[in-house]
Amino acid sequence: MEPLLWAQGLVKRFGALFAVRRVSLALRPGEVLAFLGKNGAGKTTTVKMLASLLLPDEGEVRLLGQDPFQNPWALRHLGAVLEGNRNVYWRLTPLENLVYFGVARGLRLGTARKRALALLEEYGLLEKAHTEVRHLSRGMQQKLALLQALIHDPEVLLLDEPTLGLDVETALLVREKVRALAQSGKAILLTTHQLEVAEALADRIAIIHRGEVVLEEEKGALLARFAGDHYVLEVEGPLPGAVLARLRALGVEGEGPFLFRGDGEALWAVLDALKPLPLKRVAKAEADLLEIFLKVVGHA
Ligand SMILES: Nc1ncnc2c1ncn2[C@@H]1O[C@H](COP(=O)(O)OP(=O)(O)OP(=O)(O)O)[C@@H](O)[C@H]1O
Repeated sequence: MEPLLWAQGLVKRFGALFAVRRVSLALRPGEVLAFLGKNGAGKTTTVKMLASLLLPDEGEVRLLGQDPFQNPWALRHLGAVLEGNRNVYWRLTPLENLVYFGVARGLRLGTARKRALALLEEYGLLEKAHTEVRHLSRGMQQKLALLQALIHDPEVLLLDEPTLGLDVETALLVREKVRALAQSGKAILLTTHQLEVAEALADRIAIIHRGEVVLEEEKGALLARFAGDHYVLEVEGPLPGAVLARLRALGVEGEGPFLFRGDGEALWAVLDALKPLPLKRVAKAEADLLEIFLKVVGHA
Protein backbone atom coordinates (compact mmCIF):
# COMPACT_ATOMS: atom_id res chain seq x y z
CA MET A 1 0.00 0.00 0.00
CA GLU A 2 1.31 3.45 -0.92
CA PRO A 3 2.05 5.64 2.10
CA LEU A 4 -0.29 8.60 2.57
CA LEU A 5 2.47 10.55 4.26
CA TRP A 6 6.09 10.03 3.40
CA ALA A 7 9.19 11.89 4.48
CA GLN A 8 12.75 11.19 3.52
CA GLY A 9 15.99 12.48 5.02
CA LEU A 10 14.57 15.46 6.90
CA VAL A 11 17.22 17.71 8.41
CA LYS A 12 16.73 20.88 10.45
CA ARG A 13 19.48 22.94 12.01
CA PHE A 14 19.08 25.87 14.35
CA GLY A 15 22.45 27.58 14.21
CA ALA A 16 24.97 24.98 15.29
CA LEU A 17 22.29 22.65 16.69
CA PHE A 18 21.10 19.71 14.59
CA ALA A 19 17.53 19.50 15.87
CA VAL A 20 16.58 16.82 13.32
CA ARG A 21 19.06 14.62 11.42
CA ARG A 22 17.95 12.60 8.41
CA VAL A 23 14.55 11.55 9.71
CA SER A 24 12.49 9.37 7.38
CA LEU A 25 8.93 8.25 8.04
CA ALA A 26 6.09 6.60 6.15
CA LEU A 27 2.47 6.36 7.21
CA ARG A 28 0.07 4.02 5.46
CA PRO A 29 -3.73 4.03 5.49
CA GLY A 30 -5.17 2.79 8.78
CA GLU A 31 -1.87 3.01 10.60
CA VAL A 32 -1.07 4.74 13.90
CA LEU A 33 2.61 5.53 14.37
CA ALA A 34 3.60 6.68 17.85
CA PHE A 35 6.47 9.12 17.69
CA LEU A 36 8.26 9.11 21.03
CA GLY A 37 11.26 10.90 22.43
CA LYS A 38 12.52 12.83 25.43
CA ASN A 39 12.10 16.61 25.76
CA GLY A 40 14.08 18.32 23.06
CA ALA A 41 14.57 15.13 21.00
CA GLY A 42 13.22 16.75 17.84
CA LYS A 43 9.58 15.58 17.70
CA THR A 44 7.90 18.96 17.31
CA THR A 45 10.50 20.14 14.80
CA THR A 46 9.86 17.01 12.70
CA VAL A 47 6.09 17.32 12.93
CA LYS A 48 6.25 21.01 11.97
CA MET A 49 8.20 20.07 8.84
CA LEU A 50 5.62 17.39 8.02
CA ALA A 51 2.88 20.01 8.41
CA SER A 52 4.74 22.56 6.24
CA LEU A 53 5.05 24.98 9.16
CA LEU A 54 8.83 24.80 8.99
CA LEU A 55 11.03 24.49 5.92
CA PRO A 56 13.49 21.58 6.14
CA ASP A 57 17.16 22.32 5.42
CA GLU A 58 17.26 19.01 3.58
CA GLY A 59 14.83 16.23 2.76
CA GLU A 60 11.44 15.79 1.20
CA VAL A 61 7.83 15.41 2.29
CA ARG A 62 5.01 13.90 0.25
CA LEU A 63 1.33 13.97 1.10
CA LEU A 64 -0.60 11.53 -1.06
CA GLY A 65 2.29 11.74 -3.47
CA GLN A 66 2.33 15.56 -3.63
CA ASP A 67 5.01 17.90 -2.35
CA PRO A 68 3.26 20.34 0.03
CA PHE A 69 6.12 22.85 -0.19
CA GLN A 70 5.62 23.09 -3.98
CA ASN A 71 1.88 22.65 -3.87
CA PRO A 72 0.35 23.95 -0.61
CA TRP A 73 -3.12 22.78 -1.68
CA ALA A 74 -1.87 19.25 -0.84
CA LEU A 75 -2.27 20.31 2.79
CA ARG A 76 -6.02 19.76 2.51
CA HIS A 77 -5.14 16.08 3.00
CA LEU A 78 -3.68 16.87 6.41
CA GLY A 79 -5.20 17.69 9.80
CA ALA A 80 -2.92 18.66 12.65
CA VAL A 81 -3.28 19.33 16.35
CA LEU A 82 -0.07 20.99 17.40
CA GLU A 83 0.85 22.62 20.70
CA GLY A 84 -2.38 21.98 22.53
CA ASN A 85 -5.25 24.32 21.98
CA ARG A 86 -3.57 27.28 20.33
CA ASN A 87 -4.86 26.64 16.84
CA VAL A 88 -8.40 27.92 17.41
CA TYR A 89 -9.70 31.50 17.42
CA TRP A 90 -10.58 32.49 20.95
CA ARG A 91 -13.12 35.17 20.12
CA LEU A 92 -15.09 32.96 17.77
CA THR A 93 -17.48 30.21 18.84
CA PRO A 94 -16.70 26.53 18.22
CA LEU A 95 -19.19 26.45 15.36
CA GLU A 96 -17.66 29.56 13.75
CA ASN A 97 -14.16 28.14 14.16
CA LEU A 98 -15.05 24.83 12.54
CA VAL A 99 -16.95 26.43 9.66
CA TYR A 100 -14.07 28.84 9.08
CA PHE A 101 -11.45 26.08 8.96
CA GLY A 102 -13.69 23.81 6.89
CA VAL A 103 -14.24 26.46 4.22
CA ALA A 104 -10.55 27.43 4.25
CA ARG A 105 -9.75 23.82 3.40
CA GLY A 106 -12.14 23.55 0.54
CA LEU A 107 -15.54 22.60 1.98
CA ARG A 108 -18.65 24.43 0.80
CA LEU A 109 -20.27 26.57 3.46
CA GLY A 110 -23.34 24.35 3.86
CA THR A 111 -21.23 21.17 4.08
CA ALA A 112 -18.84 22.77 6.57
CA ARG A 113 -21.75 23.79 8.80
CA LYS A 114 -23.38 20.38 8.67
CA ARG A 115 -20.14 18.59 9.40
CA ALA A 116 -19.27 21.03 12.20
CA LEU A 117 -22.57 20.42 13.96
CA ALA A 118 -22.21 16.65 13.56
CA LEU A 119 -18.70 16.71 15.05
CA LEU A 120 -19.74 18.96 17.94
CA GLU A 121 -22.54 16.53 18.74
CA GLU A 122 -20.30 13.46 18.41
CA TYR A 123 -17.76 14.92 20.84
CA GLY A 124 -20.30 16.27 23.32
CA LEU A 125 -19.71 19.94 22.56
CA LEU A 126 -23.01 20.81 20.93
CA GLU A 127 -24.30 22.79 23.90
CA LYS A 128 -21.20 25.01 23.64
CA ALA A 129 -21.56 25.51 19.88
CA HIS A 130 -22.35 29.21 20.33
CA THR A 131 -20.12 30.07 23.32
CA GLU A 132 -16.93 32.02 22.59
CA VAL A 133 -13.97 29.67 22.76
CA ARG A 134 -12.22 31.76 25.42
CA HIS A 135 -15.10 30.89 27.79
CA LEU A 136 -14.72 27.13 27.31
CA SER A 137 -12.75 24.96 29.72
CA ARG A 138 -9.23 24.01 28.67
CA GLY A 139 -10.23 20.43 27.97
CA MET A 140 -13.12 21.60 25.78
CA GLN A 141 -10.75 23.88 23.88
CA GLN A 142 -8.43 20.96 23.34
CA LYS A 143 -11.25 18.79 22.07
CA LEU A 144 -12.21 21.59 19.69
CA ALA A 145 -8.62 21.73 18.41
CA LEU A 146 -9.01 18.08 17.45
CA LEU A 147 -12.30 18.78 15.68
CA GLN A 148 -10.64 21.61 13.81
CA ALA A 149 -8.16 19.06 12.47
CA LEU A 150 -10.99 16.69 11.49
CA ILE A 151 -13.44 19.13 9.92
CA HIS A 152 -12.34 18.58 6.31
CA ASP A 153 -12.04 14.81 6.78
CA PRO A 154 -8.31 14.60 5.92
CA GLU A 155 -6.55 11.32 5.20
CA VAL A 156 -3.56 12.12 7.41
CA LEU A 157 -3.63 13.31 11.02
CA LEU A 158 -0.74 14.68 13.07
CA LEU A 159 -1.77 14.58 16.72
CA ASP A 160 0.47 16.08 19.37
CA GLU A 161 -0.53 14.96 22.89
CA PRO A 162 -4.21 14.59 22.05
CA THR A 163 -5.20 13.34 25.51
CA LEU A 164 -2.91 15.31 27.80
CA GLY A 165 -4.82 17.33 30.37
CA LEU A 166 -8.18 15.78 29.54
CA ASP A 167 -10.35 14.26 32.25
CA VAL A 168 -10.49 10.45 32.39
CA GLU A 169 -13.77 10.13 30.50
CA THR A 170 -12.81 12.60 27.76
CA ALA A 171 -9.37 11.04 27.38
CA LEU A 172 -11.02 7.64 26.87
CA LEU A 173 -13.43 9.14 24.36
CA VAL A 174 -10.55 10.67 22.38
CA ARG A 175 -8.67 7.34 22.49
CA GLU A 176 -11.71 5.55 21.11
CA LYS A 177 -12.08 8.15 18.41
CA VAL A 178 -8.43 7.90 17.37
CA ARG A 179 -8.82 4.14 17.13
CA ALA A 180 -11.99 4.51 15.04
CA LEU A 181 -10.31 7.07 12.77
CA ALA A 182 -7.48 4.63 12.10
CA GLN A 183 -9.97 1.84 11.44
CA SER A 184 -11.67 4.04 8.90
CA GLY A 185 -8.37 4.26 7.01
CA LYS A 186 -6.75 7.46 8.28
CA ALA A 187 -2.99 7.51 8.76
CA ILE A 188 -2.13 8.95 12.16
CA LEU A 189 1.11 10.21 13.64
CA LEU A 190 0.76 10.39 17.40
CA THR A 191 3.29 12.34 19.44
CA THR A 192 3.02 11.73 23.15
CA HIS A 193 4.85 11.40 26.44
CA GLN A 194 1.99 9.24 27.74
CA LEU A 195 3.48 5.86 26.94
CA GLU A 196 0.35 3.97 27.96
CA VAL A 197 -1.56 5.94 25.30
CA ALA A 198 1.07 5.03 22.70
CA GLU A 199 0.95 1.40 23.79
CA ALA A 200 -2.84 1.33 23.58
CA LEU A 201 -3.15 3.00 20.18
CA ALA A 202 -0.05 2.51 18.09
CA ASP A 203 0.61 -0.09 15.42
CA ARG A 204 4.21 1.03 15.10
CA ILE A 205 6.59 2.82 17.42
CA ALA A 206 9.35 5.23 16.41
CA ILE A 207 11.74 6.65 18.97
CA ILE A 208 13.69 9.79 18.18
CA HIS A 209 16.77 10.66 20.19
CA ARG A 210 18.93 13.75 19.67
CA GLY A 211 17.33 14.35 16.30
CA GLU A 212 17.72 10.80 15.00
CA VAL A 213 15.22 7.96 14.76
CA VAL A 214 17.01 5.30 16.80
CA LEU A 215 14.26 2.68 16.70
CA GLU A 216 11.28 1.98 14.50
CA GLU A 217 9.34 -1.23 14.78
CA GLU A 218 5.92 -2.81 14.73
CA LYS A 219 4.57 -2.63 18.30
CA GLY A 220 3.86 -6.33 18.85
CA ALA A 221 7.28 -7.35 17.56
CA LEU A 222 8.96 -4.69 19.70
CA LEU A 223 7.21 -5.77 22.90
CA ALA A 224 7.94 -9.43 22.17
CA ARG A 225 11.61 -8.70 21.41
CA PHE A 226 12.11 -6.91 24.72
CA ALA A 227 10.08 -9.44 26.72
CA GLY A 228 12.75 -12.08 26.07
CA ASP A 229 12.60 -15.36 27.99
CA HIS A 230 11.36 -14.27 31.29
CA TYR A 231 8.66 -15.97 33.41
CA VAL A 232 6.72 -14.95 36.49
CA LEU A 233 5.64 -17.70 38.92
CA GLU A 234 3.33 -17.53 41.89
CA VAL A 235 2.73 -20.35 44.35
CA GLU A 236 0.02 -20.81 47.00
CA GLY A 237 1.32 -20.61 50.55
CA PRO A 238 4.90 -20.57 51.88
CA LEU A 239 7.63 -22.59 50.19
CA PRO A 240 9.46 -25.31 52.14
CA GLY A 241 13.15 -24.44 52.54
CA ALA A 242 14.34 -27.42 50.48
CA VAL A 243 12.15 -26.42 47.53
CA LEU A 244 13.35 -22.85 47.72
CA ALA A 245 16.96 -24.05 47.71
CA ARG A 246 16.30 -26.11 44.55
CA LEU A 247 14.67 -23.11 42.88
CA ARG A 248 17.63 -20.90 43.72
CA ALA A 249 19.97 -23.51 42.28
CA LEU A 250 17.97 -23.36 39.05
CA GLY A 251 18.40 -19.58 38.94
CA VAL A 252 14.96 -18.51 40.19
CA GLU A 253 14.99 -15.00 41.66
CA GLY A 254 12.58 -13.00 43.82
CA GLU A 255 10.44 -13.86 46.83
CA GLY A 256 7.04 -14.55 45.27
CA PRO A 257 6.21 -13.64 42.70
CA PHE A 258 9.30 -15.48 41.56
CA LEU A 259 11.14 -14.58 38.42
CA PHE A 260 12.83 -17.04 36.12
CA ARG A 261 14.95 -16.18 33.10
CA GLY A 262 15.28 -19.10 30.74
CA ASP A 263 13.57 -20.80 27.82
CA GLY A 264 10.41 -22.86 27.91
CA GLU A 265 12.35 -26.09 28.32
CA ALA A 266 14.29 -24.90 31.36
CA LEU A 267 11.00 -23.79 32.87
CA TRP A 268 9.91 -27.45 33.17
CA ALA A 269 12.77 -28.10 35.57
CA VAL A 270 11.49 -25.26 37.73
CA LEU A 271 7.94 -26.57 37.61
CA ASP A 272 9.25 -30.05 38.54
CA ALA A 273 11.01 -28.61 41.56
CA LEU A 274 7.73 -27.05 42.67
CA LYS A 275 5.66 -30.25 42.39
CA PRO A 276 3.20 -30.92 44.04
CA LEU A 277 2.75 -27.41 45.44
CA PRO A 278 -0.32 -25.63 44.04
CA LEU A 279 0.61 -23.01 41.46
CA LYS A 280 -1.29 -19.76 41.38
CA ARG A 281 0.19 -18.36 38.19
CA VAL A 282 2.83 -19.02 35.55
CA ALA A 283 3.12 -16.36 32.86
CA LYS A 284 5.56 -15.03 30.38
CA ALA A 285 6.54 -11.57 31.56
CA GLU A 286 5.59 -8.83 29.15
CA ALA A 287 7.74 -5.81 28.49
CA ASP A 288 6.00 -2.48 28.54
CA LEU A 289 6.77 0.54 26.47
CA LEU A 290 8.08 2.53 29.42
CA GLU A 291 10.71 -0.11 30.14
CA ILE A 292 11.70 -0.25 26.46
CA PHE A 293 11.81 3.52 26.16
CA LEU A 294 14.09 3.82 29.18
CA LYS A 295 16.35 1.08 27.85
CA VAL A 296 16.65 2.76 24.47
CA VAL A 297 17.03 6.40 25.46
CA GLY A 298 16.67 6.68 29.23
CA HIS A 299 20.26 6.78 30.30
CA ALA A 300 21.83 7.93 27.04
N1 LIG B 1 12.99 27.88 16.68
C1 LIG B 1 14.02 27.31 17.28
N2 LIG B 1 15.20 27.96 17.43
C2 LIG B 1 16.26 27.35 18.02
N3 LIG B 1 16.23 26.10 18.53
C3 LIG B 1 15.08 25.42 18.42
C4 LIG B 1 13.92 25.97 17.81
N4 LIG B 1 12.92 25.05 17.84
C5 LIG B 1 13.44 23.96 18.47
N5 LIG B 1 14.73 24.17 18.81
C6 LIG B 1 15.64 23.21 19.46
O1 LIG B 1 15.59 21.99 18.73
C7 LIG B 1 15.64 20.86 19.62
C8 LIG B 1 14.45 19.97 19.36
O2 LIG B 1 13.27 20.63 19.81
P1 LIG B 1 11.81 20.04 19.62
O3 LIG B 1 10.83 21.11 20.03
O4 LIG B 1 11.67 19.50 18.25
O5 LIG B 1 11.81 18.85 20.67
P2 LIG B 1 10.62 17.89 21.16
O6 LIG B 1 11.09 16.50 20.94
O7 LIG B 1 9.36 18.30 20.52
O8 LIG B 1 10.60 18.18 22.71
P3 LIG B 1 9.38 18.26 23.80
O9 LIG B 1 9.04 16.85 24.14
O10 LIG B 1 10.03 18.98 24.92
O11 LIG B 1 8.26 19.03 23.15
C9 LIG B 1 15.71 21.44 21.03
O12 LIG B 1 17.05 21.46 21.43
C10 LIG B 1 15.17 22.85 20.86
O13 LIG B 1 15.74 23.74 21.81
